[in-house]
Amino acid sequence: MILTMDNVSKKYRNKWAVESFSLELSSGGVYGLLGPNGAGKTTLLRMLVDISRPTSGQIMLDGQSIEQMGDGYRGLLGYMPQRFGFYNRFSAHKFLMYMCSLKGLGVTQAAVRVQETLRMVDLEQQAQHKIRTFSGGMRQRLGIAQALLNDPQILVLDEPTAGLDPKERIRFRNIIGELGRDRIVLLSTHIISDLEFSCKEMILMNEGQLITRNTPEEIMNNMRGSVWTATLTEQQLAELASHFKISGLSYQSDGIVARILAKERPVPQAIPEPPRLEDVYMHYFDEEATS
Ligand SMILES: Nc1ncnc2c1ncn2[C@@H]1O[C@H](COP(=O)(O)OP(=O)(O)OP(=O)(O)O)[C@@H](O)[C@H]1O
Repeated sequence: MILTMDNVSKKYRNKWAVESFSLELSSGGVYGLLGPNGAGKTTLLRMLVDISRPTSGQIMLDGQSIEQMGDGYRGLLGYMPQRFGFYNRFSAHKFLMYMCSLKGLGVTQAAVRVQETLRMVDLEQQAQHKIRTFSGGMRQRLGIAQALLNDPQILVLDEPTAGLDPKERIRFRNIIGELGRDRIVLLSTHIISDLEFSCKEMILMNEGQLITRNTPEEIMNNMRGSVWTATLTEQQLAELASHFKISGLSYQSDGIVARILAKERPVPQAIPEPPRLEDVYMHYFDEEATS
């Protein structure tokens, strides 16, 4: 299955939220859409799940326009929006049964799928608990469960790890990794550590445009030779920071250890370092990564 965006743009009044975006996604892997706040990620995902239509350009599944496919396309989709309205007074089970009815699943089929998805996201034990008693991580997992009810071939998750603690984040990543084995999974995030797991490709976007896409290894490889650490005084740091991007700082007893992005050795004492995803984020977005 190949999902293609061909020169897709979206304009809100006089602002282009997404501009000439072309992309191809294929089954069997998790794609990480990375960009800072306001980059256009949500706008892009909403067009991919056919909630919003591009101002220009086309989205196609295996060569067929998704607009023409209509319900046939939407039936293949699972979507977890960024903000999710849960029915706090419902139990997880009742909520999922309700979502099944919205998706047009019959009662018998729904009962089976609800059990299966609760098991997949490890919420079986809490099935009868009210959603209002759930932690942020449990809610996010329930959000995935509802997106999985129709066994979608294309799973689109908008900032699914927002608000999760580190333990919940690891659990969440494992679920996503498993799901990506035989589907197209596209998840958006502005949190770099979300993409540390085996993500097939990272898609970097900013100001509505595609910056680059590649495997995390290749994206980091492309920065080889441009990342350095050096122990500096306050004054040296101020001087370097006016010329180079600094992707990390640590205050030590003998000075400040700075991670510096520079094509050539920025100071004689600088030591070359293997690139990390934080460096990639700083390089492309000129902001410190949230990890
Ligand atoms: N309905 C709308 N009307 C007008 N402008 C919008 C609308 N939705 C989004 N925008 C603008 O489009 C740009 C991209 O927004 P979008 O929500 O897609 O970015 P994002 O990368 O998902 O950011 P975040 O991580 O903060 O959600 C922003 O400048 C935003 O203000």
